[in-house]
Amino acid sequence: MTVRYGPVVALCGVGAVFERGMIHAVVGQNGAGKTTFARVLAGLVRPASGELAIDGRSLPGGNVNDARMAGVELVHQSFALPPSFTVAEAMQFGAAGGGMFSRSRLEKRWQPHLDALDVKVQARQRIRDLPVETQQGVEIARALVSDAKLLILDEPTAVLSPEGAEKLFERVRRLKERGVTVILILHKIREVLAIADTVTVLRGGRLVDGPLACAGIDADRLAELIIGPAGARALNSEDKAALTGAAAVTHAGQHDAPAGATPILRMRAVSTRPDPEGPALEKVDLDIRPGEIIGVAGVEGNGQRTLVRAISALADLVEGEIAIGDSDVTRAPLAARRAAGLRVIPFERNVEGLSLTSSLWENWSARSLLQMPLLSAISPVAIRRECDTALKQWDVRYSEVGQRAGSLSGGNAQKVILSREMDESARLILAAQPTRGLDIGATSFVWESMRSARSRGCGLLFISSDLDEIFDISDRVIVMLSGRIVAQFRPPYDITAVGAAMTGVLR
Ligand SMILES: Nc1ncnc2c1ncn2[C@@H]1O[C@H](COP(=O)(O)OP(=O)(O)OP(=O)(O)O)[C@@H](O)[C@H]1O
Repeated sequence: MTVRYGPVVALCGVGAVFERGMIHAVVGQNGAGKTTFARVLAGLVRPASGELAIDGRSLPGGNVNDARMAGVELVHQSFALPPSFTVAEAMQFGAAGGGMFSRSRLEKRWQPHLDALDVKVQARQRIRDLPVETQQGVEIARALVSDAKLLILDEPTAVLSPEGAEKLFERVRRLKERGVTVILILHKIREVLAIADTVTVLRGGRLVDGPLACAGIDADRLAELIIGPAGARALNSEDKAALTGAAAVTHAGQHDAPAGATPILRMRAVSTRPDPEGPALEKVDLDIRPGEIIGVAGVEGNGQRTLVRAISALADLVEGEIAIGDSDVTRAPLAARRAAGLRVIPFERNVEGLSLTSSLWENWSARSLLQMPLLSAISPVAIRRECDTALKQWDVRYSEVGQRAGSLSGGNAQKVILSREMDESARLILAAQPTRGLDIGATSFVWESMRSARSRGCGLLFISSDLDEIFDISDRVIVMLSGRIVAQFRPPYDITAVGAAMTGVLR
């Protein structure tokens, strides 16, 4: 199979055979061609050349209806359910053969289907009111409405907490028992080894190897196949353990921030109103010193988003004070906070972080627009050049800085935000899930960039649901529960104690 997008060759002569009734993982670096591969199978992209057969039947390719008739369903990387729909309406939307149904008939029609797949939801609930795991469950249920034989999930765990990922895997195992063949696009090696029967590795649009039986491959070997032997050698042992899940990460080497310096962030008794994105903050006290990385651990939905929003002037404060360096910014707008050195890598990169219809250089230059007086001179030529240099430094795969951000692969889009927000003038970086959706090479590059920002004297707040990476790079770890900071830890970290604090078990 070969696929081209204009001058870009996204897949080049890739051939593979996937056995029926198994769980197959497809892995590879950002831009390796994984999504393109999934889109070819689902008939969304017509290959320039190649052959495709499903269940022994040859398909011409490039036709969604043909693929669906053959039993192929794809659940996309970013969900496509309309937020204002009820679950029943969303399910009906995916079903073949329309017809007019009353709301209650729709609900009666779809509730048993949802129950049978163990998606814990009422068919009358609105999509926008559901937690992300449940939305994904509905997406999968919808994909299975038409009795799919081959279900493809494109990076299904990128939006999930570890608990959510475990639930998804349970669901996938049950589908396998029912005879459905599943192809999962994944980044995390430990997830591949936990769920898949086989793994196939793509790099730069080519097949590196696979499908290989997961039973016969270990984490180190898989890392090497994904990033190449040189990339794997360049990883230090704690990073490698955090990337592959091969050993417990406790963070042996302690790094102490210079004592006595004015904190770069000081929050005193900050409480907010309940926020659309999570519980209200309750009397949060937090200091981040220059040269310090504070990891935020916590089950998702315990105020991590509100914390980021409060520091970025988006949440409504009821009481308390926030200072960045020497400036009291409690009532200052985001622009003033950015001018004081605040940078934000937001949770939802496609919604808050990038304008997908704007060019790369426009997205990249948004930071100067956000920080400089409106009428200061901006030279597009200079910005394009700077943007080009910054994106190359981050190894973003793109053709030219004028291309739309929406045409980048998911991981490359994330890198555009990182290159913009982790610049030399940053003094306080809020990094919310900065490695989600990134391949293991890019992930270790983000960790290195965070460490080098720290050695430049930056303070960093690092939010992740992956405890291995939190332990690997944080100098201190705080735990959030119901909008409060309930515990604080220093290395070497004790995973049992952190886990207990996250779930509210007092020790
Ligand atoms: N619509 C498009 N127009 C132009 N180029 C595209 C388009 N979609 C993808 N590409 C390019 O094709 C290549 C493969 O992209 P693809 O999305 O398949 O990678 P991926 O392995 O899924 O990456 P990621 O892990 O970052 O999601 C990339 O270089 C990407 O920039």
